[in-house]
Amino acid sequence: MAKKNRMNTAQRKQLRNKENEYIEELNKRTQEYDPKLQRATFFKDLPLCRNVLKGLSASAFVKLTAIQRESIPVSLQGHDVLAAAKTGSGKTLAFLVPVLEKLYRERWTEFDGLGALIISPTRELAMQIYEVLVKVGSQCSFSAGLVIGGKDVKYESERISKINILIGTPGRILQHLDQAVGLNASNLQMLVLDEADRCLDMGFKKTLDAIVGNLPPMRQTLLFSATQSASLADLARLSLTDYKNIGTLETGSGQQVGAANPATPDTLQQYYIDVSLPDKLDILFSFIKSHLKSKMIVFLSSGKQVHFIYETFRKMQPGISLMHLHGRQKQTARTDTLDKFVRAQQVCLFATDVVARGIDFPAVDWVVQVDCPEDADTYIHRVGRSARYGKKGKALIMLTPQEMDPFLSRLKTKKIEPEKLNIKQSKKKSIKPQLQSLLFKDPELKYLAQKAFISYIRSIYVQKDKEVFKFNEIPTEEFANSLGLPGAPKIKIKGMKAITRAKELKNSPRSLLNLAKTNEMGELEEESKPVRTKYDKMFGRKNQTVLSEHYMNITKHQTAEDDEDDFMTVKRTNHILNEQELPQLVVPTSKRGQKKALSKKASLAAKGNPTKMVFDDDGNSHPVYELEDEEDFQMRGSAESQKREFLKKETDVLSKGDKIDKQVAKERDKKRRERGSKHLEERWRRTCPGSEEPAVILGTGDLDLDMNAADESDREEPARKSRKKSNFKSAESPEEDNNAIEVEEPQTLEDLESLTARLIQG
Ligand SMILES: Nc1ncnc2c1ncn2[C@@H]1O[C@H](COP(=O)(O)OP(=O)(O)OP(=O)(O)O)[C@@H](O)[C@H]1O
Repeated sequence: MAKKNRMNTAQRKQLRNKENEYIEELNKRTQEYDPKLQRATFFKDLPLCRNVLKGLSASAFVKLTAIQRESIPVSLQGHDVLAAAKTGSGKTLAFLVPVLEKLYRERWTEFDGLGALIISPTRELAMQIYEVLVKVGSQCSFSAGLVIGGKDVKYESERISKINILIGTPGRILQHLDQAVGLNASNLQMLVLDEADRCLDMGFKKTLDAIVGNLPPMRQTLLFSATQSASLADLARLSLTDYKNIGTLETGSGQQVGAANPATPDTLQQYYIDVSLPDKLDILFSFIKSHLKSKMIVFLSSGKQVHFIYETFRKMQPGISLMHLHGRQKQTARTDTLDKFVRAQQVCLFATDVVARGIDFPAVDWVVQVDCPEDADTYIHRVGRSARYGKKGKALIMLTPQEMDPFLSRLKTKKIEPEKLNIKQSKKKSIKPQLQSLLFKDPELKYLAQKAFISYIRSIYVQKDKEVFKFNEIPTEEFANSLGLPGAPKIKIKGMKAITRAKELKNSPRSLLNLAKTNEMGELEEESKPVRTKYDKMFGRKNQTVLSEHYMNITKHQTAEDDEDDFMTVKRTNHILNEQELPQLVVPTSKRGQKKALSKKASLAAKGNPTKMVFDDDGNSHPVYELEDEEDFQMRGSAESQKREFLKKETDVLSKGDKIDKQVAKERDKKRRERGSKHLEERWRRTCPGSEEPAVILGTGDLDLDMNAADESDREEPARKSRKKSNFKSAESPEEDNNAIEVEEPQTLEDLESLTARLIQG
């Protein structure tokens, strides 16, 4: 059978000829294609091979977007391309389709090695491109690989030699090009740089130059971005030859617009609010609480702020599922969060710019920028996470009075004019007391708050645009208070001599003037009289474990997270612990020492073997087992009869106890059930006055009660409809309800958490 199916040489030759003819014809159609005359609407109108067309239609990509219509034919004709198109307009396919076509037309096989290299600035974006490639290229026979760091280089190196299309981040790609025996780029046909200007912003210029230096000059190069900058033009000059500039700014739905139009989609509603820095967290918390049914991304300027806000808001339970994502998390956690965020419908993700560009999140309702982005381009990329591919979306940016005018004018140069939103005073609620109390109870949270404070100050200091970011005008004390801190942490700034050279500090608030008191090394002088706050006293009262662990944290600063604080650190002169107030203890200074000291096993071993004693009614101690006088024992009967008697007595005691236990458990269950239904009824009455009974109850916040409620509901028919009418009041649109709003059936655990949290909140 197998023999029958096998082709002979002649047949194989015939097939190859046929395929060559097909490719020749494709190439001819491609060269004859004139984008101006033949304005294709569908992918099938373009000169694409059948396998790519099949892959596209299997992934439901049928109609072209404008950037695809404009750039694919030009790329197919072999030109270098510099393309800019709005966020969410379909740039990924605009370069993946030509990559697949090119390799197909070159009849690329696994033995030809690396044929195309796609570089992306972030791991998340690289993974996303890889996923799209795997879908669209499903009918092609190329191998594809992803190298993004966070994985074992050796593992990657061993597999890399057989890869035809490699996607990765700049650093990791260069690492492989430099050291991998297997990676040979000498045959490379195509280089793609996605979010090329972001690669440059992130300081990858040298890495990119080094990568390009490793590649053959005869390759084709495509640069894609949603924004065009001067540095991008420089890169284009260096790495592209005789390139076509495709600068269409278009909407995701494929409608083309002129260059005079803004770089953001028309379907995106953009707003700004004028808010002082110390009020930002109050506003953010209120915003989240009034948009519980939304999917939103909240952008902050550093991972430490993300971490702090995530941890504290989580404790304050705004009523929606919260997530956080920043570059210092482990890759597995980042991937996991992204995956959950993509699938959830009602969720709030706190993030840094690690997800600002390129990541395709479906159906994001709101992008909230708590911290002002470094420039208008970053603004465009951040808001571009919403309103993708012609869908609707909203964006809100919080601007401080110092940032407002200059930043709005930066946006105006890009034809972006967000609308001003006023904050309803009735909706504003201060969360400072809650934050203060959280920080008071938990030294770790206080530590996070200090780090968040410093990283914010640092982020302002390092900004290039000094008209927007006025370091000297930061209300440091009020800002620290708004994070729940008793005062602004003292900070040590290295290399800040320029600041001490007065002019800039002339009008600075007192706290910032302290920064001027630096020594020749640029460090702040020690404070002579440290002020002890109530928090410091609290540290003194903490037990040994908490103290030693926390003490390690605040004194050592050796964690990976702290690397970036090299030039600004908490100067804890005001947190010196008074030795007399501390319990007698030795805090081990090495990690191993600390571990050993806390080890139960080690301390038990040090005490020797214990002896168990019992106490009689008079309070005298005896060993547990004492031998009785033999004569006394024999007087009470034979050993066998005594044993039987003993067993009977103990069995009676046990069975009596058993009966009592059962009775007690029964009564407790009864009471719990009563308490459970009373609690639910009460909450229901509170939430929906006047209505009869709830349609959806997912939890009460009390595990015991939940268990009872679940027991009861288990007996009922499970909900079948995807949408249910509920009489819960909508936090988003209180006026709409008529006592009835739609409740989406939760799709993921996060949705379920959000819904449950909302119900708990009432
Ligand atoms: N031709 C098409 N038909 C249908 N959907 C498409 C098409 N092209 C792209 N999309 C969808 O549009 C969304 C945005 O596409 P993509 O991520 O490529 O945008 P982008 O221009 O790269 O955005 P950004 O600048 O933010 O990276 C994706 O969900 C993608 O699946």
